[in-house]
Amino acid sequence: MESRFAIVVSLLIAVLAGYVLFRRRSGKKLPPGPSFLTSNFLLLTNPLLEFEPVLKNLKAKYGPFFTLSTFSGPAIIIADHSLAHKVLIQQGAVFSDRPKSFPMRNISSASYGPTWRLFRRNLASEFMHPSRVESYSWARKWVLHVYFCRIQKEHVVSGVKVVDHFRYAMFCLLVLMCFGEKFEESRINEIAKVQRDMLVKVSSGRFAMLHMFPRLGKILFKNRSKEFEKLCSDKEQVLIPLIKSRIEAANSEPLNVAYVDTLVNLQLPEEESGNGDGGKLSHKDMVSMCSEFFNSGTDTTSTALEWIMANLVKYPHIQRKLYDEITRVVGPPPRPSEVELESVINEDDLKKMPYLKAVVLEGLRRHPPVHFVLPHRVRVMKEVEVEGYTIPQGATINFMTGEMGLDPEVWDEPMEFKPERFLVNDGVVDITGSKGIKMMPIGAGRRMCPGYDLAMFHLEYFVANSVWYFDWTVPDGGGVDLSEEVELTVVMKNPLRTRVSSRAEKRTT
Ligand code: HEM
Repeated sequence: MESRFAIVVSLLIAVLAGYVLFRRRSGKKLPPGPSFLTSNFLLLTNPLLEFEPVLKNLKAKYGPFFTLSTFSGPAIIIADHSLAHKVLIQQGAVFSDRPKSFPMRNISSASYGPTWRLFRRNLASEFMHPSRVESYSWARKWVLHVYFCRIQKEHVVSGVKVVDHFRYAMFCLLVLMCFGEKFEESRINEIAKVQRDMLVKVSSGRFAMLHMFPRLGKILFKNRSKEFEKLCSDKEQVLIPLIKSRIEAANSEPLNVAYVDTLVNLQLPEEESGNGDGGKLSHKDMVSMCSEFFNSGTDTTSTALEWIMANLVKYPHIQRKLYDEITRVVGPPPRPSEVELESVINEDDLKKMPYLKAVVLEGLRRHPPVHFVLPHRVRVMKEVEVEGYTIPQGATINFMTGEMGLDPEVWDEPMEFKPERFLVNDGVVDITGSKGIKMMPIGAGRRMCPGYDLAMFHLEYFVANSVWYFDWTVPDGGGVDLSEEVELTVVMKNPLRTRVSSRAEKRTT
């Protein structure tokens, strides 16, 4: 009932807003696209998570630069890499704002300005400084040990379904970096559950109306509004006690610097500091920041890891080449039980493995965990001209990043998994887009993913150690199916099932 009501109200608003926009926009040349009614019809009849095929059809019809005229304003879509470079790098300051969303404080939803800069600098330069990341090497080793135990315990003829273990490992690691201490499994699962419950509902678009029209939405969609509040409160009930206890512990003893510690010291810019806490973040703000830290860094990284390992299972010659590179640098593999000792491939070893880096980059190109960036918004108070078209003030912009990495104009045999394409002469490949965009799995420009270095490092660390310790093979009667499905990220439709056998034990038998 509520959803039918939502559709009727949305249609009415669409028609009304369409009329207003039409009047306002007359004489302006937007990039081409479907009519106002068609755009809104497409939006209302296709679930948000299944919208990519619709956009692919529109791209085929209108080209790689088109407009959807939605009731909340024009949404511009760009699927061309050189245009993405013009917009995100050459005119970065103009296109780096975000549309208004739920009233919460974090990096990804902050408007382009001093607060965003403060939060982002804190994460990227302060918390993720290489020396800080290095100080967590004990944590990575512990998580690797937990992950090895889990995959070895799950001895199934049809193979281990590894993605659950990847997800758990990444979650453990980020929870540890966030709060600075190890938690038991039940606590980690509890945090994962409140995070996931919220994320699943938000990304399905269930609360979209609430954040587009906060006041009206609260009245018209009472049940959804209550549901949203309940999810927020569940999350706060789990995270606030952990934040408080971390703050107390950090006051009394010197520990590893955790993400929460860096948040405590932040001083909000003057225009934002009127929250009664003297410009400090409240506990609720910290929940939002920690939540973002988990949401951005766990599913993305574990999904990428699954795709990379799937290709290594599917193409044993690539796995073999990688294994050879690894043993050239660190010698023959130890037994999995030795992971608790010193026997892990560490940060310095990883730097000597160019083929490993190429495998990870090829994984991100061929199977980017997300096929769009977060919506951007034109920041300036007036419209902008791009390629002879007008992009009006306040328009949202997104990029078909999944398409860009597979463009046959840019990539030779784009559907093939060929890590060698990333082995360039000086061994350095820039995927940040500053010199030119060929793919953008992590975005590009000012809003580019600030966790990129950490994500790359975690991917290299887990891929290298997994392949060093274990031989990854297709179970009897099994196979590797690379079909995709959209969940929170773009995952394997048929999750990877693989046999993992200790290489050291194989050598001695
Ligand atoms: C393979 C792993 C990852 C992928 C593929 C990925 C991808 C992305 C993408 C596509 C964006 C949107 C960029 C834009 O809007 O233009 C983004 C933003 C962001 N990512 Fe990541 N990410 C990954 C890992 C991480 C990690 C490990 C963290 C932190 C722990 C993180 C934190 C963030 C944050 C805070 C933003 C918002 C940036 C802003 O608005 O300024 N990400 N990421």
